[in-house]
Amino acid sequence: MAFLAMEQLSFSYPGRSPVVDEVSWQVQAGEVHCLLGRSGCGKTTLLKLVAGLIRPQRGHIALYDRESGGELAAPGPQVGFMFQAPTLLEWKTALANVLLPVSLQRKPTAQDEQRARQLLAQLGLAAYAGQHPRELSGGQQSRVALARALMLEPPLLLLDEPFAALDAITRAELQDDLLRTCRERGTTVLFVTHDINEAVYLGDRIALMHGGRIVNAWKIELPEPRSQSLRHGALFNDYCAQVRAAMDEACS
Ligand SMILES: Nc1ncnc2c1ncn2[C@@H]1O[C@H](COP(=O)(O)OP(=O)(O)OP(=O)(O)O)[C@@H](O)[C@H]1O
Repeated sequence: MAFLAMEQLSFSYPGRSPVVDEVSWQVQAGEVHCLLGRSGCGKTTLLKLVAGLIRPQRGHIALYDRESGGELAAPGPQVGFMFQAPTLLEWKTALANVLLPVSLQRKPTAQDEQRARQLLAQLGLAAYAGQHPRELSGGQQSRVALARALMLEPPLLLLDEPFAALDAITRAELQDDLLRTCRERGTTVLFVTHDINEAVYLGDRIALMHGGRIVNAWKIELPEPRSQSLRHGALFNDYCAQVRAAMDEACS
């Protein structure tokens, strides 16, 4: 059974034609799926539907809880988010920002703080727990936002172009951090991007969106664990070329 299943999902903003049009897609537990497509094709809207932030006019989304084996209707601690801008609270330290999902529910315990520090350490920020966002670089802020998204150990992480604003080297480092951290925890990831290389590097599967529909899909079989040197290999570049050709064809 799929961990996340979308069936015939459709969504229109008022008075407009559908921006998500009959999308069916399944994600298995522990996989990273990339939703790839050009600007305006409906990727963010699809992610918002999965997050439960908006409701589809037609279709159905099911998220299966591995422990209970049940279907989850509304978003909650089982779904973590990270958007393009890190959106940290300026007046709180990095540690307090990571603890935010807990503090919104209750007073954090010493155990929560230990876990937040552990996440910061895993992402190379052990020495920055007491710093405020303005004292951190863009890449460091993104790492804090990633740690915050992982704080409640969500089985599903939804990421909307989270690294788009970063330089190429920092972005590559964060891609590796993300893969390592999610593999360690068995987190399932739905990752929106318009960058073909990023989708091929991160994805176990890629879905290509165009005009609100999934028009093509690939299973990416690259050696694991993925490492940056793969980018120079023929297999990686073949996948990128295939995806680019499909994107060009979809737009022609
Ligand atoms: N709140 C809204 N009200 C009306 N139309 C919207 C709204 N949000 C998005 N749209 C429209 O829906 C379409 C899909 O937008 P969406 O943000 O899902 O695309 P996207 O693929 O994520 O684009 P990008 O890569 O630029 O973020 C676009 O044409 C956009 O103008």
